[in-house]
Amino acid sequence: MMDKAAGALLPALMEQAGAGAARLLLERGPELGLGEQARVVVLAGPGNNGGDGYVMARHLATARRDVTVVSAGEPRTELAKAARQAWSGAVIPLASFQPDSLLHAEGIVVDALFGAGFKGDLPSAPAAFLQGFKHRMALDMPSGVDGLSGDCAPGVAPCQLTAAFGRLRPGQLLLPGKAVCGVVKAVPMTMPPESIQAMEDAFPAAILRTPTEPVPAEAEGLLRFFHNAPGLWRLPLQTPLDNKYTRGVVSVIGGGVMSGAGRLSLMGARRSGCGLARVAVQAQSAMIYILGAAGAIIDELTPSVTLQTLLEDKRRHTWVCGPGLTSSEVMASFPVLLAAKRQVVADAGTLDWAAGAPEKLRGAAVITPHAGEFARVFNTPRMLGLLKRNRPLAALEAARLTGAVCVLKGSDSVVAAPDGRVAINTHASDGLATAGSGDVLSGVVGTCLAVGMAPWEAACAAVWLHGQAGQAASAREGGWPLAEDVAAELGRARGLATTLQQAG
Ligand SMILES: NC(=O)C1=CN([C@@H]2O[C@H](COP(=O)(O)OP(=O)(O)OC[C@H]3O[C@@H](n4cnc5c(N)ncnc54)[C@H](OP(=O)(O)O)[C@@H]3O)[C@@H](O)[C@H]2O)[C@@H](O)CC1
Ligand SMILES: Nc1ncnc2c1ncn2[C@@H]1O[C@H](COP(=O)(O)OP(=O)(O)O)[C@@H](O)[C@H]1O
Ligand SMILES: [K+]
Repeated sequence: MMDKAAGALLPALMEQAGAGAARLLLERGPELGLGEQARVVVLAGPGNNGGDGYVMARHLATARRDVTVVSAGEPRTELAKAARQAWSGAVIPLASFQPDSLLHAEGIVVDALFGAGFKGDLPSAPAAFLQGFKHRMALDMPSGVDGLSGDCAPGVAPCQLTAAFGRLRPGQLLLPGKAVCGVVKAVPMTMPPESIQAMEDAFPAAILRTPTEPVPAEAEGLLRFFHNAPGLWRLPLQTPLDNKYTRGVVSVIGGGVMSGAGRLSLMGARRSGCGLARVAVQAQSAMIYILGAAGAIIDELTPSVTLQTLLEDKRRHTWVCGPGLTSSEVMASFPVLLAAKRQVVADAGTLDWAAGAPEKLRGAAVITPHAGEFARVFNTPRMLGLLKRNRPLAALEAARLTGAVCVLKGSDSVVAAPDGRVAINTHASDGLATAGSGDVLSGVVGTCLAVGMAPWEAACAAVWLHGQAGQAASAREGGWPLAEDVAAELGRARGLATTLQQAG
């Protein structure tokens, strides 16, 4: 698939890949404890990943390093054969190579066994060979790791260093793949725009575009995956013309039984810079909200002041519906909001209300399930399989099924749009794993929507702000922040984002 896809460009690309990987090892090797004299053993597979290995060996030999190539299988592609031909050193078949314990301890093995073309299970002999070394570097991906999802076949040998080719791959950012890649460095690959499609075709894993990297116009739309960061989206700056309405009105449906979630959502909206936050709640349950936050407006629902009444105010176009709501509270509000064509963030209770029936969510602007909520809503065997093995595609499928942007939350959150764009967010903190931080996030999504950002950009920005606030709160609270502490950091997070997005 490689040769067909990238055509004549490939020899140049493979040359750049191998040369770049060699340079990376020479630069970064010492800091990974790989002495100058450490022997390098390249384990070359049968495909073009192996081809990269032969090119890398040639460049290492030119740099006078002690390099040996062990072959796990004769090259099968024209490109790899040519790379093998150009390697003037010895090639030792895996079956007859006996590494000694010193080599295992002092040397480094370069994993050029499989890259983007891996599928199925790792053959045990080469996998064991890789595992025998203390130091390991991967070309493109550690063998056995799916470049798109980060899913790992049994027996993957974790590496300290991975050379990415041109751009990062989703599988290098997503767990478990991220955990076995070690330090990932993209070696520069200059390629004319038309070969980006070739890269896209040749690598089953999509190609990540760093938000600030200019991409040739011809490549727009080809690059589906993005690494979430300011610059991929732009939060509006403050202007002298601002007023509380231009900064966006966020309305939350407040729960009568569980009021804390709604209040955290309000806090998230207000702290992330919305102009006005309001909560609609049954009058008999309003007191806790009234006492909660002086700056939020409490709309008490009574037989004469219904949700419909509140919706006569057209300025209230963005709503958060779900945190702390029971199914009956969802039933009484979510369909009403959709019927009134409002922009709705569907979270928590609304997701549970749609368990097994994703079509009930159609009409929402953004849905924000964590893995448990996702499994309850999208509970077909296929979707459950994707959730386990391929979270980018799971989120993408959920977005297509509901027509809403899907934020699949986790330690690395995935933000997928119905049009196929997927952002991977690694800017977060383990400290966020505390009850209520998802409620805070729903309010931040509300703020970004209310100020006029398109749904996918709004969700990406909100997830980044939430992650930044999580990092800051975690630092301040010794690693153990409350959801309230996370909310308290959102203003500073927004300030940082608007600074960074300028630099983008
Ligand atoms: N795209 C570009 O522009 C660039 C791409 N570059 C490089 O190309 C790499 C992709 O090359 P690739 O497609 O040849 O795949 P690769 O991973 O080498 O292996 C495929 C071979 O392995 C075999 N095989 C697979 N699974 C197996 C298993 N479980 N057990 C046993 N065998 C298994 C498979 O056999 P088959 O499935 O065909 O029967 C096939 O023979 C990419 O990772 C990057 O390093 C760079 O040069 C930079 C520019
Ligand atoms: N280990 C982690 N690292 C980074 N972020 C995390 C981690 N665990 C959870 N999160 C984030 O914290 C939030 C948790 O949301 P959720 O589970 O809905 O909490 P709750 O429902 O209690 O409000 C999500 O945004 C998720 O991405
Ligand atoms: K590899």
